[in-house]
Amino acid sequence: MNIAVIGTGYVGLVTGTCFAETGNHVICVDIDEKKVERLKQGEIPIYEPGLDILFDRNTRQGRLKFTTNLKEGIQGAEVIFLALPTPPGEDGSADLSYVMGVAADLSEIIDAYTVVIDKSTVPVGTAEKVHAILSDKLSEDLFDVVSNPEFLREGVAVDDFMRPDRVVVGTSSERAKEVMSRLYEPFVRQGNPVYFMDERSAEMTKYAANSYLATRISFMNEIANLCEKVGANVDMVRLGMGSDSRIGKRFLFPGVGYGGSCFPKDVQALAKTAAENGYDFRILNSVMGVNDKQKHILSKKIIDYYGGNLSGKTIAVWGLAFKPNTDDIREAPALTIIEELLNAGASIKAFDPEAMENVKQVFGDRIQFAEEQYETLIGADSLAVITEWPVFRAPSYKVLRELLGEPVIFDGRNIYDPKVMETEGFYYDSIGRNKVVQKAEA
Ligand SMILES: NC(=O)C1=CN([C@@H]2O[C@H](COP(=O)(O)OP(=O)(O)OC[C@H]3O[C@@H](n4cnc5c(N)ncnc54)[C@H](O)[C@@H]3O)[C@@H](O)[C@H]2O)C=CC1
Ligand SMILES: O=C(O)[C@H]1O[C@H](OP(=O)(O)OP(=O)(O)OC[C@H]2O[C@@H](n3ccc(=O)[nH]c3=O)[C@H](O)[C@@H]2O)[C@H](O)[C@@H](O)[C@@H]1O
Repeated sequence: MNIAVIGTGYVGLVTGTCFAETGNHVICVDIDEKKVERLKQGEIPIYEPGLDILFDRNTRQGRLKFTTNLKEGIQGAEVIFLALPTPPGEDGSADLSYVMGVAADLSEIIDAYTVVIDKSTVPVGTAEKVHAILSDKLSEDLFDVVSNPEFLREGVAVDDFMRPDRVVVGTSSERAKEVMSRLYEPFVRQGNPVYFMDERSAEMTKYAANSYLATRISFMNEIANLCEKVGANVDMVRLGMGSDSRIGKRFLFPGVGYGGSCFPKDVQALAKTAAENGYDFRILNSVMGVNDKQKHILSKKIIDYYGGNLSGKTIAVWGLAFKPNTDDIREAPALTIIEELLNAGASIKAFDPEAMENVKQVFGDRIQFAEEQYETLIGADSLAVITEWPVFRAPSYKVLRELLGEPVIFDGRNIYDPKVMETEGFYYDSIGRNKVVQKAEA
């Protein structure tokens, strides 16, 4: 099949590459000329594990191409994916200007039957709006609009896309349904379902899924905070709860709050949709409130430890991305935490395996960056772990003790065992577990 993907970001590039991998001919379109130039040169502008192998193979074999020219990109395409940004507008609702703008452009240039597929996360009713824009200029038999929300996670995006738990397709057109079945057939060979439904339900499914996952995280963060107060260990509570098959083990990890380009904006957008429809979605407001508070938990622990004043103190920071295995720092808790530490007078020496270039754009020379994790410890008073990259999980405690001013670790992701910390002589404060309060001999 000939496929056009409009918007070549985290979702568009993965979508385009994975469809090329299943034998389709894909043209990715983006307005960002520099990005398209890099892609044409064979350079992937984002860090996404496993994408490079597929990207190289499919560009080399001519199934994956890039352009800035929309008309050229959609020429001969049977389907057009919209993988465009839907950032929060000023009032918290999703900004649809990118999607609507491209729909208007497409209405001028589609000249044969095409399925226009919305992969961006968009509020209920958007497929109808896109349909209205297209039908302004095009006869109804030239297009169908389908809602096909994407559920991939950054960091494991290729795997999620190639083996989706499910595919959700919202369409009322039998013709589009046939095209979508053909398109996704290679991805669901193991029997994972393709759910066909109406467009509004598909759009709602995406927000419901993200908001529910965000709710689980905020719930666990509240449980963790309460565990600290009552002397319980949230790790054990998590295991005890999660083994109940009705609850499940995944997405119960407390931490420094959820970040990323989607949970924060999607929870907000769903709350806005509810409000616009006269419904007070109270849980969502709490989910957002809890998350905002949770983003300050680690910096508060650090600031309290130093009695409110961090002048003259240097904090080593491990992990900046909003989660491991990505370079994405959109809404990353690390940004909030570092800003607070700086405001309290601290100096920061940070390391992240992939996200440092992006963080430099935010903080410039207000913080120092290290080439590798142990370099952050030189001259630092204590260590804060903010993102649980695998490389941080089994450090040399000896080197940590030798390099840190004091053997003090603040762990925002509970990656170390408090018992080990005690044996190794660290002061150790984490999320939802008793503090290890002791000081090793200097
Ligand atoms: N990032 C993720 O993990 C996921 C994102 N989503 C949703 O997918 C959508 C896209 O998200 P991302 O890929 O993260 O965004 P992104 O910001 O990484 O990529 C969007 C791309 O669209 C391009 N663009 C903007 N206007 C354009 C135009 N008029 N023509 C062509 N290209 C244009 C931008 O230059 C950019 O490269 C959003 O609605 C998001 O909520 C859904 C599932 C997962
Ligand atoms: O719509 C989207 O963009 C995507 O949003 C999330 O994916 P993503 O944001 O890439 O990353 P997640 O793994 O979901 O993590 C989101 C945030 O929650 C935090 N998190 C996650 C899990 C957990 O147990 N605890 C926790 O604090 C992570 O640290 C991270 O900050 C969803 O998991 C995807 O299904 C969805 O497609």
